[in-house]
Amino acid sequence: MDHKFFTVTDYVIFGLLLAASAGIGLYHAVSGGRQRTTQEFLMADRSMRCLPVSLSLIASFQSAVAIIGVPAEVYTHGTQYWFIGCAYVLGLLIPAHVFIPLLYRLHLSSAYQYLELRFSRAVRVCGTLTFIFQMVVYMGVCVYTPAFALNAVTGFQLWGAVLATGLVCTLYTTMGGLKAVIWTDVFQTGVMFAGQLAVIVVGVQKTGGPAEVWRKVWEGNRISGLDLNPDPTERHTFWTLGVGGVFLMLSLYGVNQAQVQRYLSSRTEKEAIRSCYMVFPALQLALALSCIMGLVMFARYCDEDLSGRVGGSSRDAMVIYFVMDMLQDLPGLPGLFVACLFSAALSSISSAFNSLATVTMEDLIKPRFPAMSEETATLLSKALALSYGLLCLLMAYLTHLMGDSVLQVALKIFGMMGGPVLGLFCLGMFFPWANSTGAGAGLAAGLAVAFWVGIGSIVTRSGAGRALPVSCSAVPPSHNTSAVGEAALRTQSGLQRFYSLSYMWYSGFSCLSVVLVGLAVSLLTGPKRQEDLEPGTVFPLFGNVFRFPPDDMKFCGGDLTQSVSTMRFLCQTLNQQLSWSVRSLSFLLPWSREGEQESGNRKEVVIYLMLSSRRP
Ligand SMILES: O=C(O)CCCC[C@@H]1SC[C@@H]2NC(=O)N[C@@H]21
Ligand code: NA
Repeated sequence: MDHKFFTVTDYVIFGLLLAASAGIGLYHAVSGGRQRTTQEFLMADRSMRCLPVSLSLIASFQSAVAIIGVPAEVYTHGTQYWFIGCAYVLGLLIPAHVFIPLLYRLHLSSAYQYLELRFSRAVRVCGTLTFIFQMVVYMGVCVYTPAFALNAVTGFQLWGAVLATGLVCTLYTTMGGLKAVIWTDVFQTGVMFAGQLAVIVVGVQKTGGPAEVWRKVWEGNRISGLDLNPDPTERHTFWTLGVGGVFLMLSLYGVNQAQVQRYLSSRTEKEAIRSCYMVFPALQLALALSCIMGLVMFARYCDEDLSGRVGGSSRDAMVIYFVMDMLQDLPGLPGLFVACLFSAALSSISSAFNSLATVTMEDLIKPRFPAMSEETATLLSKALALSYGLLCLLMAYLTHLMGDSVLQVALKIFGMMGGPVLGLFCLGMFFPWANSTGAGAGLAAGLAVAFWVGIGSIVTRSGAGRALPVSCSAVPPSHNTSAVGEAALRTQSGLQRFYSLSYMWYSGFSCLSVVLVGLAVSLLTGPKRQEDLEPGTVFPLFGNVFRFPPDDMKFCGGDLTQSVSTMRFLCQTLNQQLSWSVRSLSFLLPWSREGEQESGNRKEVVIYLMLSSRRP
């Protein structure tokens, strides 16, 4: 493989990035309150404005994984992945108008304090531990990706870079707290966009201009149409990305501590909501840049066979080869792209460190040592940030074992652990009668199901998706492969199909499992009563439709009248839900506008009579 080497200029640019990041961290360590309280160290004194918060929100979950993984995905499978952008609409509107208001008004420091207010301390600890596990593994992927990719293609000092990055990151996170993390995120997001833009501009110019690039990607059928295939084992379709992606976004931008901490560090609730809105255009831009980079890469190499030139068949490493091939004779630009990769990684890792230190302090240590002094607590928070930093280097190695493309690994991690935690919050916020036994059982069921399908898919190597042929001329999809595909599907056993479930459904699937099991167990063990509910911990999503069951409602063993009252409660709830949906639908139907009142009532009356006819 012909190595691409770095000039001194490149190392200088990379060094400048690390120096600038460390400088911002140092500045916040010696300015403001000099990070002497946990309120400042962990919550930035709740003084942040929406612009830095929004850029920091993007940086948290836009790492080298997206910068390398998405172009590799588009190069291999086409632009179907771009439809995940549709999930950003609901994926940011719901956090802005459901999760942020509820969590902000509770004036929390950790998102998981909500779980104790709404359920119990045990549920809070389980939620926190799930989050910690998820973020530690994710940090490992974030450290591993740039180091592995650079090492596969260039003579870049692998462990030197990883250690330098890890140390600088730990340094400014430990000294400057959340303020330093947010402001370095702002700087690093800028470098990230600049690096990707440079590669695209140079890449298009070197591949014969935009028209030529478009012709090649069009003929190489890399421009995917709207794939409405409902098969949930199909890796990327509009449904898995546009709908399954909403659950993924909610688990990240709605209830993940790294993001919630940024909302809570905002000056006012309005600023937090505004920062959530500002994330939308920036996320779309980030998605567009990485998808276009994949298309340019395809146009550049579709008439060449790269397998001999890049170690192994890893498409991720190919992205770095492409970048170095484009930028090698422009001194400083390879360094800019390496700085872009490590900026993306640093901003995600530092967010993870800081949020891990916060929840460990707020959810696991402070409740057990309430008498701890402020300076001890702050010192301990810094020690935690350091220890988590070292732990993530260990996790970097484990990532090597997961084999999949790094994008798939990251999305599986979020699905397997983010989904169940999202389910826990939904159970608590939208179903007032859910109790802590139900919540615990729900979380356990959700995690069990998520790990079963996730590990099953890794062990049986299924769900990898079929790579499209790499060639510039239009290759008609050969019929025999589809026939073979159909035959394979027919012979797949139920369990094999379960393991082939698209990883984009992991979040939604595990979230719904938590809610369903949580509701069932809550009803069986005696639903929560209104008077036991902490005010402000329920979001009246369906109005009062899911109001409290009559307290004489019992299941399993209650006498006939009780089960009848149960039926009546369920009928009333169903009826209210139906009438609510009839009413909301009727205003959509223009012709029913004038008749809206009586038609709504008439339908409601019909439903009511139908349901209440069962009344004893
Ligand atoms: O880039 C990463 O570190 C993780 C992969 C992307 C995570 C999800 S995908 C939807 C949302 N958009 C992003 O840019 N990141 C998150
Ligand atoms: Na990042």
